[in-house]
Amino acid sequence: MAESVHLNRRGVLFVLSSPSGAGKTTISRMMLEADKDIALSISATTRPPRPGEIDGVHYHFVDTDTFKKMAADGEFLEWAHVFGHRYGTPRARVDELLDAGKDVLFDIDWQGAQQLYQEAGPDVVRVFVLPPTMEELERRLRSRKTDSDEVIAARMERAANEISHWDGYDYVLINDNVEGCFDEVCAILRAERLKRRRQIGLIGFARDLIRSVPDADKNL
Ligand SMILES: Nc1ncnc2c1ncn2[C@@H]1O[C@H](COP(=O)(O)OP(=O)(O)OP(=O)(O)O)[C@@H](O)[C@H]1O
Ligand SMILES: Nc1nc2c(ncn2[C@@H]2O[C@H](COP(=O)(O)O)[C@@H](O)[C@H]2O)c(=O)[nH]1
Repeated sequence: MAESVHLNRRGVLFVLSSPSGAGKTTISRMMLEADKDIALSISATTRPPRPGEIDGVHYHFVDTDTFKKMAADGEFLEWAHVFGHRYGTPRARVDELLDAGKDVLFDIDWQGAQQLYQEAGPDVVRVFVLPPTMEELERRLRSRKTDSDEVIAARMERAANEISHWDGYDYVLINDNVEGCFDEVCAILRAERLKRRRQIGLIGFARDLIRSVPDADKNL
């Protein structure tokens, strides 16, 4: 049997965005459960924790002064105001994960996706998740039972604006059926990992293959 070949590759910065409630957190959690080669970028936020959210696992919950200091010290890869709170991606964890050979998953809004793309260019893969209808979006926000009527109304009010940025993404999916949408996200990640430009080890591998052919130079 031929020896298996492990090729080094550049890590994928995999962004999921959507209007609030479309299901990106649900899909992110499924990905993290299913694939040990991708890890979550844990954002810092000034929003208060929801029931069940754990500091350092789902978010780093910080006060506004701490957030401002982190931003002033250049600790964020990107940050934005969303729904009246500040949210940002700490740079250190992303660097650590990439150094450890992991891909990184980002659950961030369109402003963050744009800033990340400006920083990291084609290493970033941007996926936008749409709800099947606006009625279903509201139903999902309500069914989550984590937000007040006021917060839900604010998120619905902002949803059209968030969706209007759909064309700034590489892939756009409709989360009608969660398993189907998860399969599509996994297919995108698999294909992106295989892209030639990420397969750093391929350069030497292809060169060695050519060199292993006697008198290969004559036929090039
Ligand atoms: N395909 C689906 N069909 C029905 N319900 C779904 C589907 N996908 C997700 N949900 C449910 O919708 C609710 C909102 O999902 P989720 O919290 O993942 O959204 P989100 O996009 O991450 O929102 P936010 O931006 O506010 O964090 C959850 O209760 C989740 O279980
Ligand atoms: N630009 C960024 N957006 C972020 C970040 N972390 C989360 N988010 C987005 O905020 C909204 C609201 O999130 P919620 O947890 O309060 O429902 C959602 O669109 C997230 O994707 C971040 O670091 N930067």
